[in-house]
Amino acid sequence: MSSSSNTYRITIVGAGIIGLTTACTLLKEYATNENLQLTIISEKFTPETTGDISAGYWEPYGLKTIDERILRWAGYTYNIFLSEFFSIKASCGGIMKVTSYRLYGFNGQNKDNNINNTEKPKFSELVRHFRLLDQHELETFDHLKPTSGFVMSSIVVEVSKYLPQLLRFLSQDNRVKFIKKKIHSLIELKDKADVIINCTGLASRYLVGDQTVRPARGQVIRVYAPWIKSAYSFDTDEGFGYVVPQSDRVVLGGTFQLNDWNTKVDENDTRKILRMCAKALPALEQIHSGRVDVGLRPYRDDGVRLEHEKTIDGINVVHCYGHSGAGVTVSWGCAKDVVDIVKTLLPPNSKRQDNLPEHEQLWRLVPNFKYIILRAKI
Ligand SMILES: Cc1cc2nc3c(=O)[nH]c(=O)nc-3n(C[C@H](O)[C@H](O)[C@H](O)COP(=O)(O)OP(=O)(O)OC[C@H]3O[C@@H](n4cnc5c(N)ncnc54)[C@H](O)[C@@H]3O)c2cc1C
Ligand SMILES: O=C([O-])C1=[NH+]CCC1
Repeated sequence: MSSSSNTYRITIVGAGIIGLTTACTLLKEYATNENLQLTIISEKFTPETTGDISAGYWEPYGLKTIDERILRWAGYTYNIFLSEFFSIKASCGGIMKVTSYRLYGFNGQNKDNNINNTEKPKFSELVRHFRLLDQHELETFDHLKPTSGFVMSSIVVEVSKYLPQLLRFLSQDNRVKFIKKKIHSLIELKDKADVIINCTGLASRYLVGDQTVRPARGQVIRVYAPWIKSAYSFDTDEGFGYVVPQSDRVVLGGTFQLNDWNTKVDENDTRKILRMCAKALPALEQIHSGRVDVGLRPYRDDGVRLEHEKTIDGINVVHCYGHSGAGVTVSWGCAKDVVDIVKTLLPPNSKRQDNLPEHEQLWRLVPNFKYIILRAKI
């Protein structure tokens, strides 16, 4: 399979949050493989990926079903982000741990079809400090008096700061090569890679002809509102709204418009987002300016595609796309499963394990995020 006796040529197409977390995980799992040649090909790099404009908020969102895979990936990712928060990475990687409130049935929501959401979301077991708001809290919740809700510690990842950190770590490894280029068919890579990892998000619709992946248009507004230090999300009569603090801006969202390919700002959506969020936090009515971003989430009818495919041309491809509104939330968990598949195709050379220098052996005992931190620090 390899071009020479034991060179492993792996190509990742796509340098979004999915592609780069996969690349970092590969370097960890193939740490002793000096024969690894990792090429990252992408039409766009940060800050032009979908994740860069995302709210970067940890919650499985925009998926038709939240199944065991999603929960496993999201739980694994939460723990990596949380560990990075408690390390130096937080200062430069755009990682925040925030108190997060979900509110149901407060004023402005159509009470007729309001249900009392007392059941816990499936992901409640995965996070720290989750609890349902009690009756006293509901009655005294600021001015809102929601009929039900919960609070938890969530994580916010400012992807436009996080991806540069991952790129910095990757570029320090001489086995990694970057190519800024759009490819039109995986066949272009046939004789250049032993395994191709497809992390092209919505573009998989064209690159691999998957017509089930389609856009879920999202519009968000980044405003200067330094008094907001918690995250809020809520159902309103106009849709699902959220307020997510990042390092120096607050992200107000959002829209979720399936099959809408419009990447231009829609002023009506801007006004709607401000109205929804001001219902939860009236002080936002004072906000009259902000940066409006539009992105197309890679929605897929059957959920995330993460699997190995041997194409008719004999190419080994591992697909990882279709994360909709949860790509940040499940990124590291997906990366781990992708690399586990790659390892079945190209078994890592572990024969050098026993005579690794002390610090390398120590490093192999810690998850890669600490290694990224140490290398980035150095
Ligand atoms: C407004 C908005 C808010 C969001 N908020 C959140 C949130 O709070 N939490 C959360 O978890 N998720 C959120 N998301 C979703 C999240 O952003 C996506 O799920 C995630 O970014 C998808 O990552 P990806 O790497 O698969 O795709 P992308 O980021 O789109 O990256 C795909 C990469 O592939 C490259 N590429 C594509 N085709 C080719 C080709 N033919 N040749 C070469 N390169 C190619 C592109 O240039 C790009 O670099 C949000 C999305 C939007 C739009
Ligand atoms: O895609 C999105 O807009 C979001 N994902 C998680 C919270 C908001």
